[in-house]
Amino acid sequence: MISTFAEKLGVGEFATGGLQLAVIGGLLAGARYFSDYFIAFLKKKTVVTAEFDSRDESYSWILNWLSEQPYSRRATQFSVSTTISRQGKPLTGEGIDSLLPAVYFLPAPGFHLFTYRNRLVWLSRERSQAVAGQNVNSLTERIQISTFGRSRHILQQLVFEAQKQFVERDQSRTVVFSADQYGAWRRTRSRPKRPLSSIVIPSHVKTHLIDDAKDFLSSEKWYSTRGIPYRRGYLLFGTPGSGKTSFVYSMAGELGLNIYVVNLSNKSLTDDTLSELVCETPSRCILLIEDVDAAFVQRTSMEGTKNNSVTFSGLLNSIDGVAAQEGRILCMTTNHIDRLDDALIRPGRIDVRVHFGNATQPQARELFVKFYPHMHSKYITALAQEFSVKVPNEKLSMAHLQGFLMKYKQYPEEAVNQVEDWINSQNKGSSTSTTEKEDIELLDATAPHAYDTPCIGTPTPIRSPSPPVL
Ligand SMILES: Nc1ncnc2c1ncn2[C@@H]1O[C@H](COP(=O)(O)OP(=O)(O)OP(=O)(O)O)[C@@H](O)[C@H]1O
Repeated sequence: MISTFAEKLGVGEFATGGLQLAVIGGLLAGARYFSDYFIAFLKKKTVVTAEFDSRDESYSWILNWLSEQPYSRRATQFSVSTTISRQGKPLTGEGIDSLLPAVYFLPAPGFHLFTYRNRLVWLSRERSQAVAGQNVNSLTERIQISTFGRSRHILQQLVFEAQKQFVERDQSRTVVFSADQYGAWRRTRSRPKRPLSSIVIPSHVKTHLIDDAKDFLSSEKWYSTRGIPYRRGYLLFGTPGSGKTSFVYSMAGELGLNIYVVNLSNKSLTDDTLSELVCETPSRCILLIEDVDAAFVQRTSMEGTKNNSVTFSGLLNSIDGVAAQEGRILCMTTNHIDRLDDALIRPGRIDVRVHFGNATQPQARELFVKFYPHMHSKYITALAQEFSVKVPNEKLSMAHLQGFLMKYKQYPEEAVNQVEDWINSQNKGSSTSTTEKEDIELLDATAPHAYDTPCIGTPTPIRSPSPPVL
């Protein structure tokens, strides 16, 4: 037919061959296009698929759900994970095995076939390909779950089931999110709620802070009728290892809130991404900015430092700009309140300041008691008293004391007997070794009055006008 047509056109033999090839090629390409189209059409009409991306929280639900499926325990190609963000049900051992980290079994990347509610379901798990020099932690993953049918009901059921399982599991935990390199929140870990009683600070400070936060959470209307931005800020400042971060985690547990951590030295963070992140936090949560002094020394310019690309004004806009989320609690921690710019901690941004210092003798006593809850209380109280008088007041951090007591988990008497030697060894060797050098800095860093602020528990204005200090 093509030759007849070519003859009619009066073209030569060579051109006729070319024309034939072109037509055949075109037909083949068309057939391929239509078969692809037809397969896609057929798939659309007969298969339903749900897709989960590792950048979204639903990815954690689905991994958790998968790890609970009988198939995950049978699959011959499976991946093993110990991290909480890729969580699932741990296969716990007994005795000493129970001290090992939890292990989660999940279907490995690839294709898997199993049943869900008597329906055949297939799953494909894919990892993005790493490009040279790319951080492996930045690789994304995608899971697709499909089944035959036209109704998505069954997959929706699966998603809701996964979500419910996950949320139920989270109820006894504090979930921590941090910003990923795409400028989105990513669940990084969840840990059992830390009881407030495990934080050794004067109880009136704890009660005051928790009551203050609870009052805030229940006062949305009060704020809106007065046109006051519905936000509350706490600044926890003081010596390293004094319990600032631990307190924030306990507070989150007590209030049933999740924590969104911003690391200002994260190089991929810009003013815009920070602002978007803060906007995207849920209305009830704790936004935690740790070591805020490390990012900004006293404001000399509005530029970002060499270490990050967030500017000081960018930070201020993010935490209380128009777009900033209402209802959130901001917690900032610092070891150097004197390095912070007044603007950052002015009332309205920070409403309450809490000073944390090195261990006082009453704190050392309480910490000791908490270490041996299973032992006879009168006996332990007497030992605790003996222990605390041997500990120099406000010289050692609570973290330091905790580290010492860890060595005597089962032996309170030994702890009492050894504590003086331990303290002497800390002081003696301090001029020689590196670890001990840290001790010097620690001992020198006691100064609870260095910021014109008294010990924890006594409200005093630091700057005027200023939020209360606890
Ligand atoms: N007041 C405290 N009560 C109970 N545990 C404490 C206290 N202070 C510190 N610890 C213990 O010491 C460790 C370090 O505490 P944490 O990280 O909360 O201190 P921090 O003040 O935030 O330190 P940094 O300023 O270095 O970040 C934790 O394991 C915590 O349990």
